[in-house]
Amino acid sequence: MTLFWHYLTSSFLWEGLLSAVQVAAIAMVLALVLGLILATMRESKHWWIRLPATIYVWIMRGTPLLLQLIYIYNVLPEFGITLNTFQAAVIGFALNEAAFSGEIIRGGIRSVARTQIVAAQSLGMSSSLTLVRVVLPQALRAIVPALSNNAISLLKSTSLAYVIALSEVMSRAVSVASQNFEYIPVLSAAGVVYLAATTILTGGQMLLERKFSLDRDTTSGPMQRMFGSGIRQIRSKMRTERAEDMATHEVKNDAGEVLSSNSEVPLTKPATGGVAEMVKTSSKPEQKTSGEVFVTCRNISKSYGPRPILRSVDLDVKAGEVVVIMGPSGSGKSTLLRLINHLEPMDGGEILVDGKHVGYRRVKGELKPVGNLAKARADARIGMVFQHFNLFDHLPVIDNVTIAPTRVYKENPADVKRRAIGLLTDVGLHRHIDHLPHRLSGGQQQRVAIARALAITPNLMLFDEPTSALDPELVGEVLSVIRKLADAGMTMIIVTHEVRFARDVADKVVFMDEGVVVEQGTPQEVLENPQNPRTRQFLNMVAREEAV
Ligand SMILES: Nc1ncnc2c1ncn2[C@@H]1O[C@H](COP(=O)(O)OP(=O)(O)OP(=O)(O)O)[C@@H](O)[C@H]1O
Repeated sequence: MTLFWHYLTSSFLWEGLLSAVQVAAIAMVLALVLGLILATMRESKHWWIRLPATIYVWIMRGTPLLLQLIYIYNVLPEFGITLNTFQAAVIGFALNEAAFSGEIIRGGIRSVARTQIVAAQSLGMSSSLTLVRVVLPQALRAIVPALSNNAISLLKSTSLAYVIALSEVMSRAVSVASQNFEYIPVLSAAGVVYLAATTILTGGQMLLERKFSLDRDTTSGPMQRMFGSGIRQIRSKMRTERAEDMATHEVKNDAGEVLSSNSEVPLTKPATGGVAEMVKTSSKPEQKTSGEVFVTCRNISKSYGPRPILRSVDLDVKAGEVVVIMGPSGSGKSTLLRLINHLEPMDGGEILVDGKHVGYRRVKGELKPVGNLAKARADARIGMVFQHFNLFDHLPVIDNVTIAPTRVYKENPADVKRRAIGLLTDVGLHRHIDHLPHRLSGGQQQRVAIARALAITPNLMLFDEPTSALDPELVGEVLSVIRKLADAGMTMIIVTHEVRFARDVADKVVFMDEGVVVEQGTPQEVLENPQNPRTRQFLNMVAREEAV
């Protein structure tokens, strides 16, 4: 025991730990950078990018680390590259660890729902912005425990660096023990030294896991988390009051009358506050009054594999018009919406929004995809709302709404925040600005999604079955927000099966079946007096379901 304490308190083991930690820390940082590159290469859709990364991972994971260290330290000098023990250890461990970390990162990226990426694309976010702001923060929840495991394992593996004469904890302990044969006390002391270092890493892992947890408290700052619920309650009240102040300020009209209430229920009054302001600044009033065509779809075709999904679809939407698309499941309604803002490429035909192609340019009479698709989407300013909301799960409500205006359009953050609070107030959610999406009801989440789409000051809004994932009692609150947008003059294409809503709000109803537009006209024409038997059959079915 005395010997154990003697070795544990002597500096030679702790000095050894210092070099082990230095090697492990630098190697881990390099490995993470290289691992991220490998992970993105392995997820590329081009085989010639995937192949080198796949071969690298295959070789580095399949050969012993000891052998790799020896090659780097002893064989590289033959090619004129001479490294000292520290450099050789850092590079050897980093190259080996990158193969493992890359696969862990790749697993994390794959664990993020594809719908999150589609939502980011619809907001005009570039691939790199989506990776950094949407995918990686969510992937980290899955990645952190596995990467921490690897970091700890890497720190302990530094003992292997004895083969290239790196003087770290274990090599020092073994060399002392081989002189005095006190193996157990010396090696036990070395074990405790490693345990101390790995305990610190485990603590770091716990902090990171808390930071990326969806159960974290986003309504409080670091001081509150430390000093408990008293401060939390005071701060929460202050924040809510501040949001209410800003919100009330936002929704006054020119005459100073308050147009918005602070209640949870969204306003049903027409064209007031943030939403009305947004429509006024985003849409083009001269177009609206002139009834000019704003969206043109001509002869659109799209197939998935051999299966045709859309066949010769024609559709015109005038500025300020509300077009409702209906039709049985699988008829291609959502696909048509995704083609309009180029979330998917089309196979044939032409779509113009405000007179421009989204993500295509005409070269010698032919439409060619543009290189920077994200910019094309951002320039088109088409807001999209999805059936399953697709909110960014890791971001509080306010950040969901502000992320695109600040990161994509580089607007002033203070102005964006004010506008976001105005919009959230108008959809009845200013009390929830600090909450994570999963704490809200489906109806509330969908209203956040509408505010998020409106925050980019869209010229056109696309709604893909915005109420079909909601319980019946929540449908009304979402429809009333959409109705308010219609009253304010927003140009909208809405895929929905809500017949009563379509009758009230739509200027035009389009009925699709098996990838073709079967019938279109005013709500009276299509819903009250359908000409096509398929439309009649579908409307009867919906009516029967509503009656049930
Ligand atoms: N990425 C894809 N790959 C292969 N097939 C797809 C893909 N996306 C959609 N489809 C198929 O295309 C068809 C049309 O899908 P779409 O979502 O446009 O229909 P929809 O009319 O919106 O139906 P629903 O009302 O059920 O959402 C469906 O049969 C669907 O399975």
